[in-house]
Amino acid sequence: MQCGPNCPWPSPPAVIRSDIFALQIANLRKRYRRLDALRGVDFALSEGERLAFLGPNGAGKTTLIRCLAGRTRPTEGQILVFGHPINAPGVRQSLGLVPQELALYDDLTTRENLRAFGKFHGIGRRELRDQVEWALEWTGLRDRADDLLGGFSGGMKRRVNLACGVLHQPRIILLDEPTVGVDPQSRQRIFAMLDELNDRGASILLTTHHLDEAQQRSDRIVIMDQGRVIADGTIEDLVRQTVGKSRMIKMRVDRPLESPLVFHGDGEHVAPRSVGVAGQDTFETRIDDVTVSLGRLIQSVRHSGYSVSDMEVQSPSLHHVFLHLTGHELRD
Ligand SMILES: Nc1ncnc2c1ncn2[C@@H]1O[C@H](COP(=O)(O)OP(=O)(O)OP(=O)(O)O)[C@@H](O)[C@H]1O
Repeated sequence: MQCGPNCPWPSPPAVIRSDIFALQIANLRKRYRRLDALRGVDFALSEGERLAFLGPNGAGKTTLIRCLAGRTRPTEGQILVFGHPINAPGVRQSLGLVPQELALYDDLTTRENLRAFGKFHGIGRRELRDQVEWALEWTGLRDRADDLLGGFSGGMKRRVNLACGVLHQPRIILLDEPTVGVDPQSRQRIFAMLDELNDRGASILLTTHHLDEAQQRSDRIVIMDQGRVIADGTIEDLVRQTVGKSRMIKMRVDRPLESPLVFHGDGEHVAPRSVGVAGQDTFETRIDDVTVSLGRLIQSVRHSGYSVSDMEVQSPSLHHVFLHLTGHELRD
């Protein structure tokens, strides 16, 4: 899936400047009748950055993308694209939208769909021919170029949908749940396609429900809840700001507990707590500071007359951060 020597996309900038903002959003608000879908959203996307937006259903992610793509008008706020107001002439051309719902024609072939979307983007005839050829390579669908889309799998349609949104070579790509409803193999393929555009300098903003996808496929994560940004940073930043040094410990002892253990170790101001269940030889518990409290937990086990047979310290993940911030699972 390499773009190849005849790739019509511009060469990547020699140096991607993380101090140049592709997008700057300030105090973005959107009100639908009596509902505030966005309540003052602020963030910036640097040039060449991959930013993932996470949030429970109804957090405002789609509304945000729609505001950026000009599909809905914000009630208030400012959007700058490479320093220019989004409504200035020609500025929107820098943005490519890949919507969540598939916006394709089932009764047209892959090539015809690509041509139709290229025309919507105002691409000239000669350039469009090159772009369509590129898109067929990029999506890996050259051998299906003349087949009707109606017979395609969900993953194949997603790839065509993606190509239709970026045929005009936008410098910023907005994707609303680009992998919704596709199998893991297709997800990999879609991310490989996005990596290729990112390598050529495109800045990427996507929304996702997949915590692993956000963690592995983005440089930075923004968590939204109820129309607001509630966290923004790299995964390391978010862990530090939320769960910090606390860790989940899974422990197995040499025989079933006669009664729960009393654990004294979680800091001077915290009352002792009981850990584990009578009759079971394994338990899980969260400790505040692994560097201090893990030793104390092991001591508590020994003082109660047991010995540790096995132990696992779970690294904090985006899942722990998300639970800490929102108090619920992503799919709630
Ligand atoms: N056109 C609309 N008219 C009225 N309310 C709307 C409209 N679009 C969205 N909303 C409401 O705005 C809020 C935010 O919705 P939005 O679709 O942006 O959330 P989301 O984070 O994308 O959710 P999901 O993960 O389910 O896609 C929700 O309460 C939704 O019901």
